[in-house]
Amino acid sequence: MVNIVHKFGGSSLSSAERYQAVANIILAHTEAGDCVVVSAAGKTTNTLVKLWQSYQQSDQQAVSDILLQLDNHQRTLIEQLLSPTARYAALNMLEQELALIAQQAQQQSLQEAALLAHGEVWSARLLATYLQQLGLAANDVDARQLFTLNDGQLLHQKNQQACAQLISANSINVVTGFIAADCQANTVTLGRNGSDYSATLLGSYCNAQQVSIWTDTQGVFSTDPRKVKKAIKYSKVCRGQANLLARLGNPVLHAKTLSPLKNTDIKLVVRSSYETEASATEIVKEGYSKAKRFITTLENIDLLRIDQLRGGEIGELSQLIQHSLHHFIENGDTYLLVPASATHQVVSHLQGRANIIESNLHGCAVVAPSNDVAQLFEQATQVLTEQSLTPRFSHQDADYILLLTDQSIDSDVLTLLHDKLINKGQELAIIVAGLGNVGEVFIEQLSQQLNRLQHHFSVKLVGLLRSRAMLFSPSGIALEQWQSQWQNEAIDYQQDDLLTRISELDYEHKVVIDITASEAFSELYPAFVNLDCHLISANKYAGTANNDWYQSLRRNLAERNLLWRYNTSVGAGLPINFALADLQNSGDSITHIEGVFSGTLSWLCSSYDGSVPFSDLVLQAQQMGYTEPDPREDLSGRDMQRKLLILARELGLTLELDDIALTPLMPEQLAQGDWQSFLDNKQLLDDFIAEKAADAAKDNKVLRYTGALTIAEGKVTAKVGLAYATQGDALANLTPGDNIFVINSQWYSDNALVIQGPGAGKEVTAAGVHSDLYWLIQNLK
Ligand SMILES: Nc1ncnc2c1ncn2[C@@H]1O[C@H](COP(=O)(O)OP(=O)(O)O)[C@@H](O)[C@H]1O
Ligand SMILES: N[C@@H](CC(=O)OP(=O)(O)O)C(=O)O
Repeated sequence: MVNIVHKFGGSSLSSAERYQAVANIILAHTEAGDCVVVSAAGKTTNTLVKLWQSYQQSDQQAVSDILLQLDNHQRTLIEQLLSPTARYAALNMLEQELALIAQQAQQQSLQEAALLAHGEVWSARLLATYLQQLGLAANDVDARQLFTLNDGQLLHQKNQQACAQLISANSINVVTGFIAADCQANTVTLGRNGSDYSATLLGSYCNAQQVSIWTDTQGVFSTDPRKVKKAIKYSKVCRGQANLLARLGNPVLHAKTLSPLKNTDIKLVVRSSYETEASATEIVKEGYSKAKRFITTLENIDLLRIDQLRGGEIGELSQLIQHSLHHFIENGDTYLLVPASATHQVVSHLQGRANIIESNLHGCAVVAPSNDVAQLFEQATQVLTEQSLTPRFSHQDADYILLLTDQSIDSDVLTLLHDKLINKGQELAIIVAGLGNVGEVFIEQLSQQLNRLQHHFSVKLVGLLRSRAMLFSPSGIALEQWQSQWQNEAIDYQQDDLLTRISELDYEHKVVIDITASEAFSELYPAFVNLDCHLISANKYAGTANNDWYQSLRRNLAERNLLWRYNTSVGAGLPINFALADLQNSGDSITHIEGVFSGTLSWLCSSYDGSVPFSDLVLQAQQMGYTEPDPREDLSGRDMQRKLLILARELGLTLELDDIALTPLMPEQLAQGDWQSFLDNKQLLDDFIAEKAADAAKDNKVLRYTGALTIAEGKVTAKVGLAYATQGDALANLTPGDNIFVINSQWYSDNALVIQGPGAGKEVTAAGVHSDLYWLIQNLK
């Protein structure tokens, strides 16, 4: 039984390495009986089209040059992929086929469709042989045996039977995309880009559960992600909008792709063969996802007005020119957008009923929810006019607009259009993990913040997580009643449940706000990034994880245009990360950061004057809830070590935690054993501190526990431990409990820049998380 039909386009088969990557995907994602539909490798079909054109122009020289080019390309792939025996047979076959093409060209008997079909035949044969070489049961299937058309109409019953007979249940079926046969067994093609259609056809004939279109982008975006960096990947797109985009010439899906799926439950996904871990776009039935906004560009098209267009004629024309066609009605007249290269064919086919209104135009179409269309029409026209691209022709339809211009829409203009048109009306889904003191205050503050944020974005809280239970409501949790909703609806969850819920969210943007102190939760960050979530962390673990993991997370975030804020992981709400980023962005270079980054240690050191034993202060702090449950966690200095590492990485340094020297604020013996043994030996701590304080006092200094990072002549030193602060200095004057950051830089060399204030506390920390959220939203706009 066919479970999944996979389709790999030319972009996924552009080199031997890509074939290998595709084989790995097949190894991981297919079972015996599944189908793999392939297109011609890279741009082979374009080359074959050029060959056909040269043949028609009787340009013998060009024909042989192109044949040589094809030979080289295929030969390289075969030589790089196949073992000597298989290689010999494959090269032999290729040689014979190319010789036949050359002979037919000479004898003037070349057939266009049969010529173009070679690209797909070569891909299927090579991939199947390569898979066999890897030990997989695989066979290549020529789709001309599967799909028959009569007068352009598919013979469904016959095709279904052919699929039942020829698709093997015991091996991987590598099927040629793009091609079919007519009743006389002549080759016909399904139109440029038509392998997507082959895949869904096969899926419907074989009753598959899913069709996966693997391509070179991660799914369907708001616009071409190669042209606009901030293009948004949509997790769900309705069939209607996908179809419209395809008809408007967008290459990500072929225009007929969706038709075989009508009245079926076959799932259709578009995903990346380059980044297999990345989340995909699912093309869902109408009503299963909200309508989105898209911009697609058009190049080199002519606008034709057609008199008396007959039913089915568009299908015939697109079959004739091998290209999708879009038509619309404006003021009662029917217009057709035709690739300029095919206008001649269309005009002659329509025998006097086609009038060329405008030629060689470019432009764009904006697909959008119908309520937005009128407003978008005005905005798009304005942007284009401001860019001196006043539309030559425009059309406003129920669910899209069309603007045709003289010059093409380059990346810069497309980015402008995208900024102005697409980034409005978007929604941000918030998932908050950690509902302790800070988490609860964050949610309380969120209801007030929401009004302010709504001016920029529609923001919804959709998920709340504790370590074992979660409340998930894709349409939004009512902030005023979250606690009662939690009581009634929170459910136990495993990691996979959480990831599935996030993957199903139908929002343009998602952010996971981690207010936990859990290392295990931070380990999920790469999975969140694969699901296109932005991150906000108060949690310090990800920022201080080993450098390889950390750098790979950063890379993945950057590749997906995702943002990560973690200001509250150091100094709670104090704007230390902002300040460091700002200084560096303005050209300054930081030479030294020193300070107290722990509210607990700040309170202990600043409160100590020798009148009360230090251990009493520790117990007092514990009772007031200032310390970790076991205060030795604070006294160990590890928390400050982590914070200093986060600051160091903020400066672009690639330190590891162990590169920061650490001396705890207690004698070594006290770190061992349970809490009772600490209490039994607390005198050791008191003696240790008293001795250090006396030592400091000799020079009129006081005890502080500090972190310090120095960059001098390219050398970095970092340490956390006891320091003696000179009376009157900022560090010595610290209000108990406050954090302080003393920053020296090129510009702040003699007189340091000092940031000081409460470095802990639920209100300020929650407010700091809000500041990160606000920053995120500003940057998404
Ligand atoms: N909205 C969009 N979303 C995704 N890709 C798009 C979009 N608009 C244009 N593209 C382009 O479509 C290309 C994928 O189509 P195509 O090259 O035909 O793939 P394949 O060879 O896999 O069939 C991408 O490389 C991308 O540049
Ligand atoms: N090879 C054909 C069919 C196709 O679908 O290709 P791709 O999957 O690379 O868009 C073409 O280039 O039109």
